[in-house]
Amino acid sequence: MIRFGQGYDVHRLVEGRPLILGGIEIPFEKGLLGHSDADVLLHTICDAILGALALGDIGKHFPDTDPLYKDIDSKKLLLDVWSMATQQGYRLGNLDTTIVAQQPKMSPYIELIRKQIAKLLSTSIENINVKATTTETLGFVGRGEGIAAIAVVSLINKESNHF
Ligand SMILES: Nc1ccn([C@@H]2O[C@H](COP(=O)(O)O)[C@@H](O)[C@H]2O)c(=O)n1
Ligand SMILES: C[C@@]1(CO)OP(=O)(O)OP(=O)(O)OC[C@H]1O
Repeated sequence: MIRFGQGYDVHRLVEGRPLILGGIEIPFEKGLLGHSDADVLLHTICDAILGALALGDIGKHFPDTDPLYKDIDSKKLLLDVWSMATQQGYRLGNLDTTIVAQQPKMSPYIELIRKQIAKLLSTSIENINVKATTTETLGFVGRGEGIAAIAVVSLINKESNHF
């Protein structure tokens, strides 16, 4: 059996925080605000996987009112979510993501981020795609107020002999 999930998340850009995207610290004058390390890309991947499993969303599993998750490294959240998938007998088909950011320029970091995500999901880098786009200066992203991320994932049940 194959299942699909999608995720979308947004975090506000503020001064005095590191910018962490896909588990990688990106040099920039601002960082994302959140209860956790605010890694918007890993959050949207968590949501896509939870979506494919019909298990709700990241806030349901890791509430932003719980001090346990204060400043947590989102790599830990993704590892937890991924274990929910593997425990149900799923492996990754493919993951496609988009970072929506006016700045910084993401292209120098894309391969590093792909590698990091592949490692977290115990899969080959060929199964992971990371894209970036601006909004041509339009809207909250264009004004540099925040960064959004989108993800689509396919999960394949290990019992399936179709793939
Ligand atoms: N934060 C970003 C945004 C975009 N890119 C790269 O630039 C290309 C063109 O972006 P447009 O928004 O003008 O379509 C895009 O395809 C990315 O390769 C980037 O590196 N970082
Ligand atoms: C990750 C969690 C938990 O620390 O907090 P945030 O970093 O605020 O992120 P968000 O995407 O708003 O929601 C999920 C949360 O519950």
